Amino acid sequence: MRFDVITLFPEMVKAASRYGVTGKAIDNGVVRLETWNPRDYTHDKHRTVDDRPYGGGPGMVMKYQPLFDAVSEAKENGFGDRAKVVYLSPQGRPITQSLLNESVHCEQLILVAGRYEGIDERFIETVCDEEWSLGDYVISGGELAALIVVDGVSRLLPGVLGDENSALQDSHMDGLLDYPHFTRPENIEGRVVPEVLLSGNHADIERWRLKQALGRTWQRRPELLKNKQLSDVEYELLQEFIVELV
Ligand SMILES: NC(=O)c1ccc(N[C@@H]2CC[C@@H](O)C2)nc1
Repeated sequence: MRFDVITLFPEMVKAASRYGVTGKAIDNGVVRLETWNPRDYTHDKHRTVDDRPYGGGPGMVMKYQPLFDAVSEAKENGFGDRAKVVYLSPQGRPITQSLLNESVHCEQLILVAGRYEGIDERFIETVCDEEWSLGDYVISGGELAALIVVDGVSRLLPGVLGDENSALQDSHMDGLLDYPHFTRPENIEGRVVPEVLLSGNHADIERWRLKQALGRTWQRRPELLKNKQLSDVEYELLQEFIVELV
């Protein structure tokens, strides 16, 4: 899988991608990451990538042509029109696990990271296939959103995470919050590890983890359970969790 980030700060993107699973995925060739700087596609003396907004108002807007030429180069250097062009902005589709899961099938994701007040709307309309958002908040540039997509998708690719921490959540866990994790020592100032996790009984451990995931989701993000059909077993486990609360 190939990611191309269109950004005025390529070093920021490259540096952040050198670590952890993303860095490993790039090193072993499972992921390819390229950056393209719109400033390299300007033709004026001052290498202008932005201009004042029509209609007035604060700040600057990124110009169409440098962005267009940077995306064109990324396509030419990659998979052409098979690439999907995504603009990162608060106006986009929420980036959820299911969006990341869908994206593992893309051959090439071209991620457009804007700066300033934004980019010319005609670029979004004519060049971008989709618009994605981290959530309902504004940050100073799209680069961190692009890096989240790179990380979140890369970790799903085969061979990126070893089996010991596979991203392939078993079907139960999809759409649920994670269960609690513990490691040595067993006792930290009197707070001990749940007995079941020391039992070596994998069926009991799996049952306990699913119960915790269901219970925590119910407690902290009940709306997530609306999209999830609970099986009889899951429903029973959730009841058990709730009863144990009181
Ligand atoms: N919620 C998000 O995913 C998000 C994405 C981008 C962003 N800021 C950039 C700077 C200018 C414009 O391109 C958008 N803020 C928030």
